[in-house]
Amino acid sequence: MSELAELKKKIPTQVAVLGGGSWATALVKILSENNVKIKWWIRRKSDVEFIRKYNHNPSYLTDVAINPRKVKTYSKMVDALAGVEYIILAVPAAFIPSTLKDLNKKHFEGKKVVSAIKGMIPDENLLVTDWMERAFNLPLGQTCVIAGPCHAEEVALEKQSYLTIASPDLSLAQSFSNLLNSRFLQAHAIQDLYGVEYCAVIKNIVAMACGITRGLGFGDNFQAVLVSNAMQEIKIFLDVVYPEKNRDLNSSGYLGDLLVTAYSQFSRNRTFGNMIGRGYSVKSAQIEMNMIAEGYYAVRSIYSISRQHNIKLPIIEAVYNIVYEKANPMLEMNKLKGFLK
Ligand SMILES: NC(=O)c1ccc[n+]([C@@H]2O[C@H](COP(=O)([O-])OP(=O)(O)OC[C@H]3O[C@@H](n4cnc5c(N)ncnc54)[C@H](O)[C@@H]3O)[C@@H](O)[C@H]2O)c1
Ligand SMILES: O=P(O)(O)OC[C@H](O)CO
Repeated sequence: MSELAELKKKIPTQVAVLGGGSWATALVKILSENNVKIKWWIRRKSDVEFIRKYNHNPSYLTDVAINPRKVKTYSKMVDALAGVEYIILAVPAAFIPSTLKDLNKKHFEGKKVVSAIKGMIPDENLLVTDWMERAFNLPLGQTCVIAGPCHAEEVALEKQSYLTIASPDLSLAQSFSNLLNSRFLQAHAIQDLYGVEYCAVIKNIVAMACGITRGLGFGDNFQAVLVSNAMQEIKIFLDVVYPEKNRDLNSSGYLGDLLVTAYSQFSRNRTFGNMIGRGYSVKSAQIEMNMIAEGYYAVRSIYSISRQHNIKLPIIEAVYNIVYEKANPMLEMNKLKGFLK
């Protein structure tokens, strides 16, 4: 290896992280412990000031220690983007257009964009990477997504976890995986960007359905059938909307993520659904959570896309009816019983 290459290898990679929620905080922990230099943009000025003073996020994963030598916090986004190699998007999808409204394509030139988001841009019904391509002319090959079963709370506790990094450019996915690998985290690279991105979006809706049934008093037997039927709905959707013959839906980036979200105590989407099942209104459940259940926005987009393609997805439809049409949750689940097998 040449001297210059050796030197380059020693210079820490610079990464901007946009977002101050649980997943952003967990990613900052993983990367900064791997000697990556983080420029962390957070929306609330008071949070930025708190982290600078106390080295902890005051609002999410408050126990995680932030290393000030590796992590600098910013409230002006363009300052956080200057000079970085990667930009990680970790803001819920619904807020992406407003969060990035002052940026233009120049801010992304020569940079790789990593979406850590598992949601859709509402109204436009677009995946985040698709939206980024249209909004900033960002080539898909410059983009990757972080997928796989990984709750931020477990990362904070250093529980063994696995991630799937997807990009049409496998070498980009591999390079980014290398930044994440650690003693408690293994990342692996694949190429099916839209496939894992759609699957991550739909599994959130399924987790809401699981929460609703739990809140209504259904048991484990019903939930197991619900989840296995949901996997078939994911397959039907992907085979029509984004077919790919080498996709392995049984792998952890797809099925694994569905299972963890459907069953974990940490799932925002499951918790949100559970409140609906117990009789909360959508508004009161959202206010009580202080976290974002992406499935709430996603179900409208996925329902709309499935109608455009003439695909019948009974579980998605039931959640859509409950959340957006004010349908009675028990009546919807009773209707669903007839479709499950
Ligand atoms: N938390 C996890 O375990 C986890 C794991 C994998 C992926 N993700 C994904 O990461 C993304 C971020 O979710 P999270 O779990 O970090 O969020 P969170 O629910 O922990 O926190 C909410 C986030 O939304 C932001 N927010 C709230 N209102 C806003 C507004 N009006 N404008 C802009 N931002 C606003 C908050 O600042 C905060 O960053 C989501 O797409 C989620 O699906 C989360
Ligand atoms: O807490 P949830 O429901 O947003 O899910 C978080 C992650 O996507 C799990 O992999």
